[in-house]
Amino acid sequence: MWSEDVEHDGRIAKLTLSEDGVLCWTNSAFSDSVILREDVLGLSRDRFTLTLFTFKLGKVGCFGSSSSRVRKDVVLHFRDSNTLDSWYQRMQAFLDNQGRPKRLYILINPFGGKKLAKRIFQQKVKPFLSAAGVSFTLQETEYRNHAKELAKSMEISQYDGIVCVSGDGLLLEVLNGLLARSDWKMAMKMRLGVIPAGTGNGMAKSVLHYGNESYNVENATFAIIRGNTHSLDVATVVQGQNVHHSVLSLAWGIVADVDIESERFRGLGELRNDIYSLIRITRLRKYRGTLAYVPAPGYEGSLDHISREDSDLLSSSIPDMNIEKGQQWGGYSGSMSVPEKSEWRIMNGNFILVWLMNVPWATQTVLAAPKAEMGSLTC
Ligand SMILES: Nc1ncnc2c1ncn2[C@@H]1O[C@H](COP(=O)(O)OP(=O)(O)OP(=O)(O)O)[C@@H](O)[C@H]1O
Repeated sequence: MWSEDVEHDGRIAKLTLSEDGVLCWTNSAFSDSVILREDVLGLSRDRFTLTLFTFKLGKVGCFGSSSSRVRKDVVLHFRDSNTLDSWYQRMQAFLDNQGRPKRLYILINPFGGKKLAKRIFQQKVKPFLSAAGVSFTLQETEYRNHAKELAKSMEISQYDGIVCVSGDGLLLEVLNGLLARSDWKMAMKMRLGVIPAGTGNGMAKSVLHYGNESYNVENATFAIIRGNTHSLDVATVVQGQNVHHSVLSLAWGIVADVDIESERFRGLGELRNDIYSLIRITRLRKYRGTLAYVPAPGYEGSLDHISREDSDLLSSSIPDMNIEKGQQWGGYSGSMSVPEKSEWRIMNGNFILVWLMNVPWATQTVLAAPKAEMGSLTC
């Protein structure tokens, strides 16, 4: 435990730092503390002064009725610069050892959602990155698939992560760009982050949900700064010669229709999905198709209750998926391995929707798969 007398808010306080990074400043009138790993964006110092840029949970609202993170600077004055030096270095070394990213490649989609991504970055994200001492290369996307091209050709060794200030669409372009590279095995390890600035922000919502944080731009930025990570499964769709990868969701039927056909209402933001969903529900379409799947362990009977009016539920041996073994696209071609003893089920019939989810939240308001865990695919 380190201990020192400092001045805080014009009063002398006892400053202590524990081995696990809890910093307290106390005197007879007040006591406060931060957990460096959890609550601190970064530090700065001048001759005798150390400033902590904190973003800590606190009580807000009428009578402190709810809690939310609050941005605050804590200023501590030391009696000499050598003492300050050693405190600063110790705390900075602690933060540096947390696996926090130092250099980010940031993509901004000026077209996503209500077209506010640039403003969100300048007003909310950039000040946090500056406080955390994170350097970045900024790139605005200029057209559809630009992010995919950039991710495919960028020098990945120069960055600790790629961050999209966008909706989910841009993030998936980056994923597909990385997996199309010849060095996809290395590229797949690149950390990806997303700051919600689109119409559908299911990944940001899901990541914050797992971190027990409320959904907002500041918390998403702080999660990136802290270097919080979750591993994700990659789902692969093969259509003829085309291959698409996803880490969020795959939809066929009404959800895909709403997504694509509501594009002309983009100016309405998320409301475009709600309005167009109502239109599609009142004019319901059915699609004829076949779905082959292997139930996850523990879920063998989960679709047995489905009405047989429209579909036949059959058990079967492994279906012929028309995938040429070893077919190559230059990058990652998906996991084609099928567990040998799997019991395949096949559904033939009229479908309104098939929706595969890797994460619980399909958008920031639609909890499509409450039981989905990060890194597992749920239908
Ligand atoms: N400058 C641009 N002009 C037009 N389209 C762009 C531009 N930059 C990126 N895009 C495209 O915008 C699409 C949507 O991006 P994003 O996910 O960020 O926003 P969104 O509003 O949530 O959209 P969606 O609901 O379609 O995913 C991306 O798939 C990308 O191809």
